[in-house]
Amino acid sequence: MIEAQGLTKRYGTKLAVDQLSFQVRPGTVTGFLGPNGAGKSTTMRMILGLDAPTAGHVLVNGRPYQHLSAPLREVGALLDAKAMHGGRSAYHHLLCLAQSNGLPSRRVDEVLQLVGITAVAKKRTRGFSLGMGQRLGIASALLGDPGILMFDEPVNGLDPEGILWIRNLMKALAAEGRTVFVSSHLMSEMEVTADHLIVIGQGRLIADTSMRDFIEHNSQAYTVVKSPQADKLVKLLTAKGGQVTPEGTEGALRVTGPAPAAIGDMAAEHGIALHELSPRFASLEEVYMRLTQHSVEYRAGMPGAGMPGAAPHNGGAPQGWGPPQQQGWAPPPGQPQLTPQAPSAQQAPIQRSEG
Ligand SMILES: Nc1ncnc2c1ncn2[C@@H]1O[C@H](COP(=O)(O)OP(=O)(O)OP(=O)(O)O)[C@@H](O)[C@H]1O
Repeated sequence: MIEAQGLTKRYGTKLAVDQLSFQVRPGTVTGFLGPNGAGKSTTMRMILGLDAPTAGHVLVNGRPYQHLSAPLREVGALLDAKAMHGGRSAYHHLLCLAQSNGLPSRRVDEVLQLVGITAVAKKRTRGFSLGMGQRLGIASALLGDPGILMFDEPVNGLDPEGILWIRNLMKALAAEGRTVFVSSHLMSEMEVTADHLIVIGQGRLIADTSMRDFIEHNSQAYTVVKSPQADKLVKLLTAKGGQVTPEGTEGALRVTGPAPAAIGDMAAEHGIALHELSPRFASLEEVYMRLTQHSVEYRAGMPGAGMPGAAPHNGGAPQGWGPPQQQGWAPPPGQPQLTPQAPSAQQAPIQRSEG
């Protein structure tokens, strides 16, 4: 278990982490999300005692990291895959770590095998690809067979097979009852890996909740509809107060407001054929983009367009099927919307719920 209380870090005038309080619990994969510069790495460094908090504290298994008698046996971390001696082989890198932490050398062979780099174990790490370096970093984290694992962007540089492997590894580690805390900017990957989310922006807590609640409570349900008589259907739906926007490039419609059954009934009543009627929630990426849009520090421009990701803010209230609201679900960035949506002010964090 990791417990942060009022955790704060200031670098000169920069408030990198601002009174963060959260718990990372065993038995689940907890995703740590936030835009570039949000304070994720700083938080992870403070957990590992590599940076001292300006205020507040963080405990690992009930104690500050510095007070752990055998840290590698309690916490394994991958923060920077390049942080290794390039002149040493992977085997010797791990052996040094094992010896300095009182771990048996057979453990080196075990973790090399576990991460799949036994064949290159005697090669100097200087020549390692990014993906091989990541695997070696993960091997280092696993070396002490710790109950807590922290990974900062673990899938960086991994090929699809490697990404699948790390996903399954993290799930398996959590299923064994370990605490798994992982940061990533790959939302599609987080969506299928993490059970719980801690989201921060500009150092502050934005959400601490289950993946399911994060998505379901922060996006209005919608329906994807396909019909060869789309024009007629759009007229009927908008006349009934539905909000309709294009969905993808295949002529599908995204309908917000009426529930799928109501859309189907309406189509049947008017003799309109439907080729698809699928209830949907927003993806993690869509919800994340919307909730963090006011916290993005580093934003690239788009040729001939406004700011990217500028979907409107929703206010965070649970939203199911129903009439579109002024602050309701908005189409993903880049898609037209029919109803103007108002941005909201800074909101309170979305707090933990079990799920
Ligand atoms: N040693 C430091 N000295 C000064 N400022 C720092 C230092 N480390 C981090 N910062 C600043 O603190 C803020 C948080 O940085 P941090 O690296 O923790 O963010 P992050 O969420 O991990 O970002 P990314 O997703 O880009 O890795 C940033 O504005 C960063 O520039």
